Amino acid sequence: MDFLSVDTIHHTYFSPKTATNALADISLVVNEGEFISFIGPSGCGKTTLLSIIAGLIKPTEGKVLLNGRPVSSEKNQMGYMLQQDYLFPWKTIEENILLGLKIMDSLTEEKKLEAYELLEELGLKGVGDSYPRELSGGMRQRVALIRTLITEPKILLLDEPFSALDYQTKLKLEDLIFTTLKSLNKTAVLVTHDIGEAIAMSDRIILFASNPGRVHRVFDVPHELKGLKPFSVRNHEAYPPFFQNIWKELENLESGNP
Ligand SMILES: Nc1ncnc2c1ncn2[C@@H]1O[C@H](COP(=O)(O)OP(=O)(O)OP(=O)(O)O)[C@@H](O)[C@H]1O
Repeated sequence: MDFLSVDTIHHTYFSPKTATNALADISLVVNEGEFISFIGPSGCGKTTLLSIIAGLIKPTEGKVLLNGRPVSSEKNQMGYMLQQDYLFPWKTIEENILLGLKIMDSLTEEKKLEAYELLEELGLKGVGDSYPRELSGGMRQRVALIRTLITEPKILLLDEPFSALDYQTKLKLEDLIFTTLKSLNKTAVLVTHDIGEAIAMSDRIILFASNPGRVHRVFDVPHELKGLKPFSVRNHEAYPPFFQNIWKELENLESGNP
């Protein structure tokens, strides 16, 4: 059985005066433990599809199945990580991380211990009693990742989680998050505008075309690059030609010349 199956999704946003055909005929399968990225021109429907996968938007047509069952935003199947960390400024880092579990009434001593282990693994030892304002942007994004992972989602949905960070922090965080997700065999879907980031993190890259949003091409990341840490991917000889390949396709799409 397919792990995650996106089956013939069409989505139109209706407003009193207009109808925006955001997605047309999207089908794809994501395997357990796989990391895929969505790239494409602005407005091609990447975030809409991510929200449909999360069960936050009901598509006009089609369905999303997880292990053969319709996805639900309520069963804690999906973990979301966004550009902004959305940590509560008046709560400590520990309280922020454990809030979701507390709300779901599933906070245990083991989970508290796990939170502290993850803080240590992600280089944040000793910040449990600090407040978000005392941490850098990169540190806060790592806390946001821990807050997402601690609820044990089946799939992580990452909507441009590095785009607000400076370049150096972003590269370091890509490495750290990649290693953490691989060690936990997590399935992840990343939306990004950065082709390099998509190559460095993913097993497969889905390039979307717009008006309406649809799958234009699927790129398998070359096997020499798979499993390497993102920083090493960018320095591998197979990286530049693969980057060029995707870049050219994207440029053609943006110039309306597919
Ligand atoms: N709530 C909404 N109501 C109406 N139209 C919407 C809504 N959200 C998105 N759209 C439209 O649907 C299309 C797809 O938008 P979406 O945000 O999913 O694209 P995107 O690829 O994520 O864009 P970007 O790369 O700029 O973030 C766009 O034409 C957008 O204007």
